[in-house]
Amino acid sequence: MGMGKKKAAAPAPPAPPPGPRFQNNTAARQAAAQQHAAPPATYGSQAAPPMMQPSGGGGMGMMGTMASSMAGSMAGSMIGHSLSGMMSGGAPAAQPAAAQQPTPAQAWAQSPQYGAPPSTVDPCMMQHKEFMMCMSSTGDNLDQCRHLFDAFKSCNLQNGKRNLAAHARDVSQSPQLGYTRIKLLPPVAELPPVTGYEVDRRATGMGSACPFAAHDPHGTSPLPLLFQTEAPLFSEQECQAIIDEGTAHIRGGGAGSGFTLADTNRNLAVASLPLTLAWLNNVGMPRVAALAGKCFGEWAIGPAKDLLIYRALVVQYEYAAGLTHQKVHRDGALVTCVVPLNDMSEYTGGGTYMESLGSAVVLPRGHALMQASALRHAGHAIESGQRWVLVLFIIAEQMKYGEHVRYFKARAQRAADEGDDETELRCLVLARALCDDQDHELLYDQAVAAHERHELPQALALYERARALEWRDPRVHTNLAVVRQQLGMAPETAPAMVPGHAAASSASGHVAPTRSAQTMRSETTRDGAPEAATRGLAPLERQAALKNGLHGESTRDGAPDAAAPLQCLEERLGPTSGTLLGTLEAGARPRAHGLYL
Ligand SMILES: O=C(O)CCC(=O)C(=O)O
Ligand SMILES: [Fe+2]
Repeated sequence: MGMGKKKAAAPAPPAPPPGPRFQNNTAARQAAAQQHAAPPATYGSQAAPPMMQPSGGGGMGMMGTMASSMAGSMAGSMIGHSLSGMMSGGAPAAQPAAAQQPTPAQAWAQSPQYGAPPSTVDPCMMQHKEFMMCMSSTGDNLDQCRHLFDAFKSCNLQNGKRNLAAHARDVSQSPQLGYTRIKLLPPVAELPPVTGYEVDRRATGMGSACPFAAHDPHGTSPLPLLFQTEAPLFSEQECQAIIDEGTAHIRGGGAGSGFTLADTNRNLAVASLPLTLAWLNNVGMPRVAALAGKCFGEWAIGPAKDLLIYRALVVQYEYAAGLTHQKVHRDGALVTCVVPLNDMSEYTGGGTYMESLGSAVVLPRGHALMQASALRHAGHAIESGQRWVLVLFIIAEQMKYGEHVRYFKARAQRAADEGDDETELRCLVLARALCDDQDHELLYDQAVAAHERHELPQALALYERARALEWRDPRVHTNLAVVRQQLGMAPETAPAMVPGHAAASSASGHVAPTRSAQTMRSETTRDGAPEAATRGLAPLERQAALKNGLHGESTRDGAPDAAAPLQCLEERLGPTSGTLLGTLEAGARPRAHGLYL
């Protein structure tokens, strides 16, 4: 269930436009459910990045030109400094490579990767342009141009500061909701052993701003972003007590959590379960925080003792009630911990589907799955019975640089809900800049907004770029087909071949043993056939790696992606594109779980 005002549904157009309409449309809901269950299409080669519109004499193209002049180069370096300063937020950036390498914001400001960006790319463009012109015309006389530089700087600052304020609000809300600070961490020796998975870092969509890559922000190697314990973190009794309180709460007609994605499962806020809350504060969270520290390390998530619960949920899936899953999403936190509360024998299917693995991780009761919240994942559909999980959305007291991306995104989503297109665009563009344009959801959101305004060529270019970044998101394919139809283009019978995260990582080449069927299940296609290629990377013996402070070399699980069969769009989405477009609605913007409460 999304919070915040929803945009009014658009009047029915001749061809379905995109927009946040899944919630109100049964056919579209079914499509969404199928999309969740459907595997990603696998494509083979690279699509050309979209040509961005020229900026009409301003924007970064102009910045590039001017920065190469004597006047511009001085102004350019001041601007880079201004942008990176505004985003650091006083938090220790601790990114050694950043000294030689440009920050993401600088890189964006200085070298547009996809040709001249649209005039909308720089939300502070006017201020920037005026400053550059002043510097150029005064022979770099900063005194004369200082007021313009200050205006430019404060435009950027305002944007970054609001994220810091939002983070400070999240930190202060945590105790208001009843989550207390950690008093004492258990010794690491008391924690269960942990297995880690190395995941293609692009799956975070955070680019070089990814806090989990702070030691190597511009590297390309996979990162250990996903962990599972090999023994229970919580006992059977602890798990059962949570289920019992949750069951009583549901029977008593207790309200749900108010969280997003609650229409396909039951979400209860732990804050509304007093016994669970007290246990979590005193016992559960200290254990989880110590585990997070062991998995990710202080350098990535800060001191374990300073981790906070942003929100905590008890989630129930009940097959008989049609509450079977959560669709693919990112969580609105830094790290997420999911603990299955009931026995695996009580349901079939289920588990946490990790898009970057192409599989669901199904863990025994009380075991913990710890992941970077930015990894796209889902509550994999159960096929019978009930599944209960405890979900903790965890933030660090000190906001990490990369967190600007999700705060901008949250602001963009709120603005979209309120119909404030200008703010939405500004925040999306800033988020795109900060993550080196690596988050396909941002491009998709921007494309949907353009699509809604009937700016079809721009929407097409943005969808194509989104697809080039992440071909596994069916909404992008759907909307791309819609916009192509609206532009009078032929359906893509031989779809553009695009690279995927895993396809690129297949170059690393090692083939690893397959995970046991008990703990890893493959995502299935609509008709139930197992997915052709599993893109999981094999688990590492994280304990040893953590002890040595090393991230071991990754191995791969399953067949190389290059060998996966090519699936065309029609194969994925239906037999004829004509029928398809008549029945499928374009998808809503993705919503991070935990952003709207
Ligand atoms: O059910 C699961 O394993 C995942 C739950 C989840 O992703 C969430 O609640 O945000
Ligand atoms: Fe989630």
